[in-house]
Amino acid sequence: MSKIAFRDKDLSQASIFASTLISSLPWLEKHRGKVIVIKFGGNAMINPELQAAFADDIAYLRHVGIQPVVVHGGGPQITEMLDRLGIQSEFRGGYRVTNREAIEVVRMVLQGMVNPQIVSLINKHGPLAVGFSGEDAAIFKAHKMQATIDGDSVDLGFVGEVVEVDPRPVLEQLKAGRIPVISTIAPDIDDPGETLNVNADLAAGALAAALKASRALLLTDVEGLYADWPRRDSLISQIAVSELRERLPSLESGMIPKMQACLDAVEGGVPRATVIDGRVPHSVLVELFTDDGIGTEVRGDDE
Ligand SMILES: Nc1ncnc2c1ncn2[C@@H]1O[C@H](COP(=O)(O)OP(=O)(O)O)[C@@H](O)[C@H]1O
Ligand SMILES: CC(=O)N[C@@H](CCC(=O)OP(=O)(O)O)C(=O)O
Repeated sequence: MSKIAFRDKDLSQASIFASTLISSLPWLEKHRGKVIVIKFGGNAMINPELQAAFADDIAYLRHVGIQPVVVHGGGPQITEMLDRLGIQSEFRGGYRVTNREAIEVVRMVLQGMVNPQIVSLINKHGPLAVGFSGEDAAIFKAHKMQATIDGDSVDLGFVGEVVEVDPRPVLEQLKAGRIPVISTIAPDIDDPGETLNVNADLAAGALAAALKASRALLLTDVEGLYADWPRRDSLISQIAVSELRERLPSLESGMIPKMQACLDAVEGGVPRATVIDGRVPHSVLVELFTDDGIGTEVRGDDE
């Protein structure tokens, strides 16, 4: 490791660097010791540079005394593997219709590929991260999701909805100074031995509430929630839960579980849940350590 050398450069540059560090001081004080759940979406993790920058941010948070918990997706990676195996992907209301063949692939990709990749990137900074699936120690318990789409009840197959979260295994790892990295397949409480595919946003929202996290951040591949999707000039910076509940039925595709997750988190006691643009390098630090932050922030009605 080498120190940043300003010796040969303009000293004013060193001074700007120091002021940038100092400007993060109030935020360091604010977030220190807090549990922050961060959902890393599959679309935000396609690019290796962004993945590395994300891992740097997570290690940074841990080193400055914040307690990050990572919940990851992997939708595009699952779709790619299903394609290679000649299995078609179909999404209804933002959820993957998951048959018996597909659930095996979902488990293999999330638990066997995406999870260890994130763990190993974070662990370039030291032995910090530890990987879990929602099945490990039954962190999540789920039942089959009863989906109603456009008024019709739809069978999504092996798709789960979290009904119970056991935060203890996660808290134990945090206490030991580790960073839990969690994939979101879960045991079916109604059918022991079966595994369900849980949308990672929903799992992150439920976990944030169970951990009584101070923040939930959901990284994705858009700036945040657009009021008039797909128009890009209609970003909503802040929205209260009552307004979001009204908007929910009009949302489309991947934004449905994402905003539902924010709602679940805030209604479950998390003061703020924010969807941020994971395409921006170091978006986690930008959100947590700058005045304005980025993305769409969901707050309680009284905030
Ligand atoms: N109102 C909206 N505002 C922003 N994005 C929207 C909206 N409605 C639908 N989307 C879609 O939701 C996507 C994000 O969800 P998803 O693809 O599941 O991401 P991730 O893999 O990060 O979970 C966006 O890329 C966009 O195509
Ligand atoms: C039921 C359901 O849709 N599960 C998701 C799980 C992965 C996920 O949520 O990944 P992203 O966060 O990258 O979208 C899926 O199979 O794609």
